[in-house]
Amino acid sequence: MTGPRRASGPLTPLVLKFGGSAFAELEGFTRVARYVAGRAAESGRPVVVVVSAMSGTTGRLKETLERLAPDPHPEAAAMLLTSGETVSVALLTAVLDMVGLRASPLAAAGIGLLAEGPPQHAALLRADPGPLAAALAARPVAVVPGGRAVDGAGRTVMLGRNSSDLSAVALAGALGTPVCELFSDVPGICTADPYLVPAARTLERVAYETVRRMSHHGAKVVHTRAVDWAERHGVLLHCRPLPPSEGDGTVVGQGPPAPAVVVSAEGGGLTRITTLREDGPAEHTLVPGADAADRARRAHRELFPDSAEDAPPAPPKARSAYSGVLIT
Ligand SMILES: Nc1ncnc2c1ncn2[C@@H]1O[C@H](COP(=O)(O)OP(=O)(O)O)[C@@H](O)[C@H]1O
Ligand SMILES: N[C@@H](CC(=O)OP(=O)(O)O)C(=O)O
Repeated sequence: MTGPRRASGPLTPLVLKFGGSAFAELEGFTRVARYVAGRAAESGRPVVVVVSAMSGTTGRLKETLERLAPDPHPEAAAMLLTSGETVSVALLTAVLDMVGLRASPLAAAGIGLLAEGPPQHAALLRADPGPLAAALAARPVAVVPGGRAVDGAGRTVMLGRNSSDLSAVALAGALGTPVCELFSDVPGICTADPYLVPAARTLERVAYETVRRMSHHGAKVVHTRAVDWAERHGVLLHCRPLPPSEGDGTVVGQGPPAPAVVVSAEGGGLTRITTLREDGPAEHTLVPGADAADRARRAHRELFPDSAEDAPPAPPKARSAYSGVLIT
């Protein structure tokens, strides 16, 4: 009988992060569980699976809380806004078990992430590999709630909105995993949001700095602090489509800079279109929200004059029908 296949190097765990879009439908949990089972079998490695709340859940919880308490108790807010991830961890662990993979559903104290500051947007200080290594010694898969840490007093804190990427990157760094895989509903990092600009190109490789600039100007691709942490700790990001068969994705590392267009909603019905060239300062235009897709496509054509004609933009993304699982 042959032992586990080694992909390369020592048996560092795989670190796979699935954003809320992976769980837009309940079947998403089954698809992710089967994929994780396949990767575990193929690589023979332990797997850390970082999950976000089903898309729309955290926003819905936030709206509900603000309706009741416009200036909410910080610890209560952190507790509520991290609860969507608890649901994802529990559901995914249950389905993993059904497909025959033994997994540990982790709570904040079992992750090894230490943070300080306001409970709703605490700053990550340190990632300790000990608790996860212990979980992985007991069962081959650990399911981790993204965006959650503990502070010095042992309280559960939130690392800010959209911070599951940061959790995944920090854990990869701590465990010595060279590549952190981030799965989403796009082919990778593109030269613009492909939902708004269908002619956007998927970048094969790109520099941390380009993704940091995109994120800084409002692109919801990879959390800025996740890019910073990845660069500081030498972790490559592999931004991949789900299903993974849809393309090779983008590797973010010490690659070349790339030009891009960023679309970001401002207050008062306005949208900011930002053009980022390989060098030079960002160029901004404020446009009415209704014109945003047209203007973004125009800005993208200026950057890439040989682009194909754009197809009509995709319909806006809906929240998961199950995002009201905690509060309807
Ligand atoms: N340049 C870009 N390339 C790829 N995706 C982008 C870009 N700019 C914005 N996005 C948006 O980022 C989204 C992915 O982030 P997010 O909504 O947080 O997904 P997930 O729930 O999978 O983490 C895409 O669905 C897309 O709309
Ligand atoms: N609870 C987080 C979840 C998160 O990070 O989402 P995603 O990975 O889908 O961007 C939020 O919406 O703030």
